[in-house]
Amino acid sequence: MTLDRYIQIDIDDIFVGKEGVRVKVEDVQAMLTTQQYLQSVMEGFRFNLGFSGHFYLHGSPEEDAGDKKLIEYKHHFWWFGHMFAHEQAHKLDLKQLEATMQANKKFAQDYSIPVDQQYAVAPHHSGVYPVHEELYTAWRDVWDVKVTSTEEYPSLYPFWRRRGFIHRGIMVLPRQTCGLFTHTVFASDFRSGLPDLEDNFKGGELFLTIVDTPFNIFMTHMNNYGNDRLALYSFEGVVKFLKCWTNLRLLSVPPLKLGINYFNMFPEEKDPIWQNPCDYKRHIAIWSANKSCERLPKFLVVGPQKTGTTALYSFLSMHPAITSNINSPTTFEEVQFFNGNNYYKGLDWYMEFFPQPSNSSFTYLFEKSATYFDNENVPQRVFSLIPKAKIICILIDPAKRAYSWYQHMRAHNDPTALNYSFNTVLTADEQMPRQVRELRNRCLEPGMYYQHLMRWLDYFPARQLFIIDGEQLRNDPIHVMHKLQQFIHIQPYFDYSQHLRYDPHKGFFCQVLNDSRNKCLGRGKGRVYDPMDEASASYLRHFYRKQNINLSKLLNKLNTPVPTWLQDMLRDED
Ligand SMILES: Nc1ncnc2c1ncn2[C@@H]1O[C@H](COP(=O)(O)OS(=O)(=O)O)[C@@H](OP(=O)(O)O)[C@H]1O
Repeated sequence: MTLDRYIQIDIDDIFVGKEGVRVKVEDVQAMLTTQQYLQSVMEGFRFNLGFSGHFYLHGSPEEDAGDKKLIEYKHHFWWFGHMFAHEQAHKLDLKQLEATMQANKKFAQDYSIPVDQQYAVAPHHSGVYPVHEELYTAWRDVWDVKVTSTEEYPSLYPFWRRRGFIHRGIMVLPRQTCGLFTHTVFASDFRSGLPDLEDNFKGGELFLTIVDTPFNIFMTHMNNYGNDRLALYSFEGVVKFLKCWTNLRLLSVPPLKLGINYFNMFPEEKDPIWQNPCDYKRHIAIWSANKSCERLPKFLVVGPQKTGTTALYSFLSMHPAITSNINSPTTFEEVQFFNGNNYYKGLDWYMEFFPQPSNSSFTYLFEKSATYFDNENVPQRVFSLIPKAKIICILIDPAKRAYSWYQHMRAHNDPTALNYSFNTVLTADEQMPRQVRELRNRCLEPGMYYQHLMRWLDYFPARQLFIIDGEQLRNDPIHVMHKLQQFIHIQPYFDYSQHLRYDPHKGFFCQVLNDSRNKCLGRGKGRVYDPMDEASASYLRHFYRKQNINLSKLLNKLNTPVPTWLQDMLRDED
């Protein structure tokens, strides 16, 4: 691990404290003295002051002189907006947020405070994580914020697991506590007193935090700098202790540079992993009161593509207790949140696709996105957000699936599928054009069922996974829907034998509308095309051999019936 240790010290709640515990002129002088010492160790170091202009000059005459001193020395510090009246962001809508930020901005302009670090912190961290999208919008529009910090991602404890992420261009950095809070005003307020405060920096928690953490953003409050000046004592103390007992290099850079350096060191953290805000008490408390975690699916149909997922989706939607997502204008019935770029749009975006259930124990929300099954990131993302969700996938002969995808692309006038035969696509080597290789991969990869299932099982217990034989879904959907209802323990039981019947014209089961009419899936499902050529069939048999053997072993282990198509395939091999 690097010996570099970046340190940023935020002082939140500038001007906010109650009369009697605010900073005075001498405290501000002491801040500068300590800052000079810290600069001698960390070139360029400045305290980072988060102000709420509404409370300026709200103390005793001595404290008001302290406020004025801070303004007089404004060019010695970095400054950031902390909401005009110290409002919690998650309680405000966009208009209110912009209004309070504008008021704070006007205050900064009136007193010529240099707020130019593109950094901000929300009071109580609220709205940063779990994300209140309106806060991110207002920060961008009013302050052009590019970097912030929170202790809450993924959760407060354990502190060493805190990470960063980037959302909508704003770098969210992990923030550390130093043991000081708004109420730690005198040494006697710190745990059991002065000896504990000293232990904290002489080898205790504060010292160890810096030893363990390459990027430290400490939260302190204005009150910690007045009164017993605990923050000055602690930080001067810890820096001296680190200089004496370690060979760490202590560094300070402006917040924006800190963010850039952070993600250069931890690029894998850039992508957020959204969690359910209702799984953590602290997170619910700083999440919008207007939002509800009930707008999340109880089960997912994850694909893969071309296995009958649309048929299953339409059958499920017929059930009186099951409600699907609202259609997307771009991807129709599939939301495709957990894979691709939609994930970066955040949780609010996803929840908008689900109605607020009137009775959440009666309503089963679900979504099907056939692209989830084989995407590397999806199982982890789903587990993180909805760990109790049931996962449903459909398997057909992977060779048939590959061919169906190729035919799907031809039907969509994909020039590659139109210009190259199925066999040429399957056998395309690295000399072939990129588009042909990409089509080959989309034909072949989702069918590597064993490999993809194992990834789901890395996160989800087997009891949450339901594997449907796609041939059975096609030929006997009534039985499949019966089993599926048992699996998700849904009430009331819906008797599909009254609502599905075989349509000889379509060649598939369809929804019964009345005695003489059925509602079938459109022309894009159940296409008519030439049978697969023998060379491709043989290539695919060989290609999927190992995967299929492993799949049958896995299904046996999971006590899941091995589909007839797989049994036949393995018997032919013998
Ligand atoms: N009841 C019913 N009606 C119509 N089609 C049915 C049905 N049951 C299964 N199938 C098979 O579903 C195949 C399409 O699969 P998907 O819906 O998963 O395709 S997609 O990924 O959403 O494009 C589709 O593939 P093709 O035959 O290649 O068109 C069908 O074989």
